[in-house]
Amino acid sequence: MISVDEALAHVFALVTRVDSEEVPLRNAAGRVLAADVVALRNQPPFRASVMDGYAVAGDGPWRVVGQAAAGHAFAGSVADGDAVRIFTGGVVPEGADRVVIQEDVVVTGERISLGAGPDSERYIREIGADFKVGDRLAAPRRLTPADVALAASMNVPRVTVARRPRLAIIATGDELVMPGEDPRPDQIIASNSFGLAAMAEAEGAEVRLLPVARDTRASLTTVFGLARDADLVVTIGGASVGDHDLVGEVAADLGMERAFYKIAMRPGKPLMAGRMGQAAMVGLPGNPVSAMVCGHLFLRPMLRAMQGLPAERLREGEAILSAPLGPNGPRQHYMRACRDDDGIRAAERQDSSLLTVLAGANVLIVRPPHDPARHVGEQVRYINL
Ligand SMILES: Nc1nc2c(c(=O)[nH]1)N[C@H]1C(S)=C(S)[C@@H](COP(=O)(O)OP(=O)(O)OC[C@H]3O[C@@H](n4cnc5c(N)ncnc54)[C@H](O)[C@@H]3O)O[C@H]1N2
Ligand code: MOO
Repeated sequence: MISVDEALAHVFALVTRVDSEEVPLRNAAGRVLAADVVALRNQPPFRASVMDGYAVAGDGPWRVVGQAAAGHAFAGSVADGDAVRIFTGGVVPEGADRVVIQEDVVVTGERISLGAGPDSERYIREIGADFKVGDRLAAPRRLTPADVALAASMNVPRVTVARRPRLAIIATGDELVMPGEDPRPDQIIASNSFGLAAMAEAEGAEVRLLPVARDTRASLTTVFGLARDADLVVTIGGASVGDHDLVGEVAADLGMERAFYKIAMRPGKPLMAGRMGQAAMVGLPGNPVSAMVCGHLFLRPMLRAMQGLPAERLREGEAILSAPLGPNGPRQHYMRACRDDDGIRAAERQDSSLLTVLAGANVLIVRPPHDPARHVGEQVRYINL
């Protein structure tokens, strides 16, 4: 069995970067930028007033010679002793050296003077204070709402992003029916495909849930055939050593070049990965928590790398235990746990079938192989879910 880090290196080697496409800004959030966004203008493009008040030249008192509201610049410049009534976002006229807020001003007809205790701020945003022509929002990065606002402000209506990686998900097993169907007493509901699809979509993938493959070579072969246009094919279940665990064999018959099978991790031991034609293939174990944990550890980083983000594992944090942990065995253990102000505490039940426990967890504690028992107050590493 290989380590999690070795397995990650293998899956990154299987990844091919997807090409790029242009999308309107409205559809850009969450996508990975593939070409720098370059500012087409300065922001602000003029000296802008920060406040409502008067743009003044020289020392007061001043004579009000005009008005500058946002979008309605005052035509002309001002000389010493002049003031222009100005509003937030208005263009500060040439010649004005500051804006006096209206709360500090005493108005007498067309004349204004400073009241008691005026504040000394200038209240002018200089040209390009936010960004200048040619400034860049550099690729690659996953576009946040703030990034989208910035690109809009740069007057860039379309951006170049990585195409969404196409992910085909194949659930396998005679016991599976879809949510909402009427299961026989010996059947269960296919849950993993839904969880993994949601996870992959949050990473920017375009996901297809293929029909459930039955535990026969013919059915698996047919469903693999439906995955031909995918960049990444993910199977769920049938990865272990039982008589009905056919995924590895059928994939091999279809030309899958296996990179590895079995990892020293828990849950998720019977994971496999390889290359199938143009696509990377990952065979996830069927236990729901195993499939989801492997999704976090391998599929999410793979999807990121496919879109041009750095090939790296999920970030780990460190936190203090608020409940003790027993010694770990020979496999790296990803324990479902809750982190709060008191620290981090592993769930009591760590069976890899328990979706209630996974849904109640907000982190996975990362236990290295053979990690000794840990006391309250000791630090452990964790991954956010
Ligand atoms: N003799 C051994 N038995 C098992 C070993 C082993 O090393 N030796 N490994 C165990 C481990 S660890 C895991 S994990 C599982 C993985 O098994 P498979 O990948 O072959 O998965 P299945 O047998 O098909 O299913 C396991 C379990 O999960 C349920 N399942 C499957 N697909 C779904 C789905 N899409 N949605 C919800 N639940 C699903 C399935 O009904 C089974 O209950 O093998 C152990 N056995
Ligand atoms: O590795 Mo299995 O995924 O422990 O249940």
